[in-house]
Amino acid sequence: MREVRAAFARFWPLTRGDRAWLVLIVGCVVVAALAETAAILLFARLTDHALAAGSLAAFWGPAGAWLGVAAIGAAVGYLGNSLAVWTAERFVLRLRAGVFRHVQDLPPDFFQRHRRGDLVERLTGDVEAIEQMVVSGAVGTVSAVFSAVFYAAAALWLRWDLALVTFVLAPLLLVAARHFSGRIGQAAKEERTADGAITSVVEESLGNMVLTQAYNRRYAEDLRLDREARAWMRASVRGARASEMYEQVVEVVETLCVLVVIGLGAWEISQGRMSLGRLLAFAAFLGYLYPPIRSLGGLGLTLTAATAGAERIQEVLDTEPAVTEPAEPVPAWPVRGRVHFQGASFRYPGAERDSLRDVTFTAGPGELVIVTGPSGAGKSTLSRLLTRFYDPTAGVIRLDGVPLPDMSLEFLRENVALLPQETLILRGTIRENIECGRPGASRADIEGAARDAAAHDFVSALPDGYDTRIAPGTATLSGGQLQRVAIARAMLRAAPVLVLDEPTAGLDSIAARRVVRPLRRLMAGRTTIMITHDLSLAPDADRILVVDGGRLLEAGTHDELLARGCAYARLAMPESGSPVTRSA
Ligand SMILES: Nc1ncnc2c1ncn2[C@@H]1O[C@H](COP(=O)(O)OP(=O)(O)OP(=O)(O)O)[C@@H](O)[C@H]1O
Repeated sequence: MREVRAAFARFWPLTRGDRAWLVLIVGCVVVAALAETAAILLFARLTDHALAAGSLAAFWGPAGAWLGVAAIGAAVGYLGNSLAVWTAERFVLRLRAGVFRHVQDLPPDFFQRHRRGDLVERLTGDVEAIEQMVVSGAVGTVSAVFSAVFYAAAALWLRWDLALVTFVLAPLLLVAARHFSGRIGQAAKEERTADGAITSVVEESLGNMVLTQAYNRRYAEDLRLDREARAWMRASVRGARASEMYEQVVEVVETLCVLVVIGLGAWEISQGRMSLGRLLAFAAFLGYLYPPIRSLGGLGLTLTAATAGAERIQEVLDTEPAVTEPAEPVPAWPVRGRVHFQGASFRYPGAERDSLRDVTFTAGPGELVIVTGPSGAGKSTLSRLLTRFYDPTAGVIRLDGVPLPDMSLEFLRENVALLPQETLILRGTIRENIECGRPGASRADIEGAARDAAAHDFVSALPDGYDTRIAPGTATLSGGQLQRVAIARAMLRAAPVLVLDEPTAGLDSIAARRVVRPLRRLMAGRTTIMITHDLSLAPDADRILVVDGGRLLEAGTHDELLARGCAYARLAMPESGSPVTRSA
């Protein structure tokens, strides 16, 4: 129960803004319970005065009142339930948006540590589980408590002694609920986890269909899904069994109570101390009293199950973003594009060694700096620091002399455009894909950027032109064409600093050659930090940095470094011995 309270305290603040509605819902619940109580009392009157006395005249009064009370109860019940659903869904909307916003601020290593399918499940199924706990849970508890109090008061009013006898048995229901909640909670936790694992396996498998088919991995994939699905099935069956057992125990306890009442009632009637109408009304109150008590017990179980989802969401919310916004960001200025790394070191969270160590270099406005080195040297890490996915663990990085953490993230990313290794494509039209470089850009600007990126011709040749729909993994365009769409997007962004991470990786030599010219146009007049193994542009670079093992081994121009004959010369001169020459 401690977990339930903790989770409730964590998410209850999200109901702010809807609390007045919650009060109104509770009001409706109370009126509906009162109407139900009045209806049962009217039923007792009807039985004693109209049925037992055989008088039709005595029928109309209570019957009319009963109908009126039932109509009020129905109207208020409808209003309360509709409002409850509306409030609950608003809560889900707000919570999902909040978690999603938080996830979007998390660093790349978070997404490497968590399987995508599991995160999807947290943002969908688990969010709904919290709703059950906070809104439905709160409304359900209040409703059950009020109903139980009214019916109990009415039962006491009818026959306090009989009522007390039956109340003695009621706590048995709560004991049973307590007994089963642990089992159901554990099963729910396993079920939520298995749900996440199933979504992950399906998602990974669909994304990897070529590998599955080409390497005959269907059986292995089937096994993977089967393993997770069986874990889910076991947890699900265990949870359902515990719930069912709880239901049946409750049935037996209730039957016991009803039999005790009928037995005592029969004795009372035989002694002439009770009318049949009163006994029936009394039994009816019991019939009404037990469901709220039962649902209070059941609510405990639902809440325990919902806590499993809540804990998974809390885990996401408790993950801190790797970088924070400055409290008072430096006001925006026209960026010239001077980038300065000063003694920058970085270690990934949880890693055992630094991925970058004491890196110092400068890229002046309009300069091209090429960063090269073997795989795993720390080159992409450098681009992640410059675009502030992470802050260096030591040292400082400046843009025009201003430390990156002193400016707003939005300003930094407006001025430092990243063209990452993988071509990032949004689901939408080609025009939308280019436009996201500068939202609101005119048609002419978008097409101008596409022209500069050598994309206009092939886009125009498509039947739907710029309105052709593409998506991640699209087959409509080739890798090189997609890369040129990405270059057009970066062109449109017109940021003074460009970070290109392996812009020609994954392209064959012809496609790679095709993107070089647009890349040159993109780089013109901008500070460009290009991370690459492909040294064809190296002779044009103002500086080349050779990184290995996280350290900056060498820095200089192509000619200087070749003349030095060390690491760069080995990278630049293939076995044939012919060095890379200045490209046309
Ligand atoms: N999220 C992470 N957690 C821990 N270590 C990481 C993480 N990401 C990268 N690394 C490690 O940091 C080092 C540098 O990685 P980085 O991606 O910067 O290399 P790279 O030079 O860009 O390699 P490549 O040319 O293959 O892309 C590598 O040893 C890598 O294993």
